[in-house]
Amino acid sequence: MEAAHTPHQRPPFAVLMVNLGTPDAPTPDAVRRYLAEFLWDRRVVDLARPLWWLILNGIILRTRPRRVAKNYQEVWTEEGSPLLAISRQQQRGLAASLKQATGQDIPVVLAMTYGNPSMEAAGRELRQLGAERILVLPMYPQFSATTTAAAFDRLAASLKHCPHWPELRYIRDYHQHPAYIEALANSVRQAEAKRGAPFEKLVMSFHGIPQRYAAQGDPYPRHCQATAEALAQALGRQPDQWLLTFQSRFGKEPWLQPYTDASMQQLGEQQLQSLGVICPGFSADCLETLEEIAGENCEIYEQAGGHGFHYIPALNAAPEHLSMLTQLVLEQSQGWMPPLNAPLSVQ
Ligand SMILES: C=CC1=C(C)c2cc3[nH]c(cc4nc(cc5[nH]c(cc1n2)c(C)c5CCC(=O)O)C(CCC(=O)O)=C4C)c(C)c3C=C
Ligand SMILES: [Fe+2]
Ligand SMILES: [Fe+2]
Repeated sequence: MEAAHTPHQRPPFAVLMVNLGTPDAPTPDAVRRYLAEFLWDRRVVDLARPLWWLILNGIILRTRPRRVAKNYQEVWTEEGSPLLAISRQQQRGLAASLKQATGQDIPVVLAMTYGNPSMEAAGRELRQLGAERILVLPMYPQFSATTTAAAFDRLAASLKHCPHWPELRYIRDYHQHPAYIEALANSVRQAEAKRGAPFEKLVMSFHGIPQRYAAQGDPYPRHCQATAEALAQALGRQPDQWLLTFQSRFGKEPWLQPYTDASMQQLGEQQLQSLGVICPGFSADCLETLEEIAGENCEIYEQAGGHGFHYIPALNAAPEHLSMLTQLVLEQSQGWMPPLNAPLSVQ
């Protein structure tokens, strides 16, 4: 049988969907391997190497994997880590949606910045598919050097010894894309419709980064603020009806504030009757949303006296998310689609 894309059926372009990465198993060994790769990236932790090597190998990788593996066990599914399982659904869903929108087979290949599927494996897949033009789609709506640029670094590293570079385009961010804001707004509206009433307060919790990185010029906090304001506006929420917070703090230096966990404590003490929590920066549910927000932060809120905590899932593989991603891909691949009935052929 012929491969899906023989050289004579070279696709007009391919999409390389990239997300962060996740351990291969919810075990201390697998978590240690994952954290060792992730936390050694200078984009993520920029401390001087000798000092960081000692802290990472002497303390963090000896203690954290056991604790974090337990957290992963709480959210692990039959299909594996939620982040990988959902990314696979998004990959298949986007390919199907692009086929429907264009009538063409536009391959969507998945890679993780850390762990598996690796950038090298994705590169081999793209070569086999004969993809000469690649649209890189980091699944981070807000740009940060710690995530989006790290994905680009990893892609460039994987191409270091490649003699035949593809043409590359890179989606830097989509934090204000109208279809993204509308998809988020609809997910809040749906959650409220199910409840039968609007949430008294809406928390928009984004993954944090060290304040120092923002001071050095990372535009991430500005992007989060712009997303949050656009979402609040789409929902018609007044400033006292929503709150932007930052979660997943790591290490001792100050990160972006207000912190999600401290805010949950304060909101719980106010004895709210209902609280919606959405994490607009996570395109797929993962450890940081399912365990940290829907688990830990819900507990903080309830123990402080709050009621009616409701976690609003990430956009995941919802049809509205797939159609938003399709729109984004078509906008960013302008000029790459051949006229109808004229598939590219190999010279
Ligand atoms: C150490 C510094 C970290 C920075 C900076 C950081 C930025 C950052 N991360 C995400 C998205 C995700 N992070 C996830 C897990 C995770 N993040 C860090 C650390 C930093 N992140 C760690 C150590 C971990 C692993 C878990 C733990 O040990 O606590 C995940 C989930 C992965 C999964 O397997 O489910 C995502 C997604 C963003 C968007 C971001 C900056 C904008
Ligand atoms: Fe993170
Ligand atoms: Fe966390």
